[in-house]
Amino acid sequence: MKIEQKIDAAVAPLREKIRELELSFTQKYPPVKFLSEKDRKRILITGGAGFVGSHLTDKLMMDGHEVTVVDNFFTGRKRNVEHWIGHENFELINHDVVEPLYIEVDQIYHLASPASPPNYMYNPIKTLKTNTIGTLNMLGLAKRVGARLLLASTSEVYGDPEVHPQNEDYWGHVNPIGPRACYDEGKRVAETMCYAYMKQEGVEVRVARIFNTFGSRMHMNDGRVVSNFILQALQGEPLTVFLFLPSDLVNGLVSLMNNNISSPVNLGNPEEHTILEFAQLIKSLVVSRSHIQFLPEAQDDPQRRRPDIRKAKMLLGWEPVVPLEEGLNKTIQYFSRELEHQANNQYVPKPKAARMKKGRPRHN
Ligand SMILES: O=C(O)[C@H]1O[C@H](OP(=O)(O)OP(=O)(O)OC[C@H]2O[C@@H](n3ccc(=O)[nH]c3=O)[C@H](O)[C@@H]2O)[C@H](O)[C@@H](O)[C@@H]1O
Repeated sequence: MKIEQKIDAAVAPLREKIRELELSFTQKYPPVKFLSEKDRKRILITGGAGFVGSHLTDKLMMDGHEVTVVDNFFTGRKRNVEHWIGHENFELINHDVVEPLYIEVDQIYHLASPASPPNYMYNPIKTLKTNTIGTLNMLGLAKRVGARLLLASTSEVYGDPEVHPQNEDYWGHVNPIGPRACYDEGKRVAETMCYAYMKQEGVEVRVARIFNTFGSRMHMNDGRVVSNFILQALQGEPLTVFLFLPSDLVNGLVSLMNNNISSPVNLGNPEEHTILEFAQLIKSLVVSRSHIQFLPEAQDDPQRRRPDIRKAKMLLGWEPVVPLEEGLNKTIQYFSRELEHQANNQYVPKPKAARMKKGRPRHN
């Protein structure tokens, strides 16, 4: 045998091994559609490693777009998007939107902000900066590159509403100096900025007012009703007494982004439950022996909130479709796995502080 043949024979199994490894590497990603250059968009998702952002990342990646996730990992987690790391259409940037960002994109989903009361109240000034300076920076970016920006606004802009249900024309009832103001007013001024950039600079904007959402990848220490109830029921603790799912929400956001409605649109589930009904439902789904406990309410806590979604239905043909119990069961499964993880001491999910301050208690 010639020397070349010998080398070839020796190298052949190695080549085969490399091919196998390459295949296993490319096959580890969820399936992604192929989009032509014309249809493929470069999409920035701020807060893309968070609870809602990571579900949106999944959808847009699977639809075949190029997705850049920007997150400062205050409440977002790398784990939520780790299944895309290394994919040629995916990029993860550890960046705080309070600092300017210069990249080239076609669409911006601006979701970056802590969203649950314990998280956004932990550092109210940081929450204000994120929603004001952060939104200004993203609008500046949108203006520079001619991108369309969708702001993830919130039902909190309605405050503790005096009308029921709330449609998009309601101006809200917000205490500007209360404990929730950093988030409520932050989002209100973020909306104001969107329309100022639209009118003055011609930036294309979309504003989704999102109502309470729950589901997998929601933080266990989120502090909102569903996560609290499930956690307490699973751990046999007392339940300290409407919602919809990330898949429904993500479809609503994408539909709004690609529609021509620039005025605010409510996205939420109009099916209303009392907190007590909800506690009882979760208790029975978890098959928990927890008892339900009544505590004094928190300051400025909205008494009742229900979205009027006629606008989304009429203009986007959108409404939530996932049944409540199905969503709850999925979330319960996700939290059970997270608790197991914790018990095994492998990973303890906790919101990370943007900046630790001496002597300031952590909220969890
Ligand atoms: O102060 C003012 O008088 C001006 O403020 C803004 O203009 P400017 O501050 O130049 O900033 P924008 O281009 O609107 O961008 C806002 C911010 O976004 C940030 N940015 C901009 C572009 C970009 O690609 N990325 C990015 O993060 C910058 O930090 C910038 O401060 C307004 O657009 C002007 O109309 C106004 O006259």
